[in-house]
Amino acid sequence: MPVRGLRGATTVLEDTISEVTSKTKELVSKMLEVNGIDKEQLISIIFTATNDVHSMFPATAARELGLGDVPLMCARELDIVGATPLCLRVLMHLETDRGRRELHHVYLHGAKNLRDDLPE
Ligand SMILES: C=C(O[C@@H]1C=C(C(=O)O)C=C[C@H]1O)C(=O)O
Repeated sequence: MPVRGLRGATTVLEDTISEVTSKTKELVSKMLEVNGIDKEQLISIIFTATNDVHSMFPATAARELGLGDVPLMCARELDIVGATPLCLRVLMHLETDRGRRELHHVYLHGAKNLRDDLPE
């Protein structure tokens, strides 16, 4: 089966464990839900956080969704002047028969304005 990449991003209101947990779970759940993805299709997930996020690893929150056997990785986003603050990003790799254009990338909260060049 072909491997595709799926993007998502959200912002958190503040750098706290409860905010990072709830926003990470919301984003990952929505990415799976709107694309009808079963966890078995997942190959790996990379999370990034802007450098104003210190309270926890988004991967820890994602594991609470039952993704314990999916390889996860967290990294720092580039610290670009003027970039959206308190932002969590996700790049999911999955097996799917769907074409690239059939996948719906998910941008929530303050990250909604990040990209308008990708199909929703
Ligand atoms: C602008 C964004 O963020 C940055 C730019 C990206 C891009 O140009 O594809 C992807 C991730 C980030 O490094 C975004 O998340 O859309």
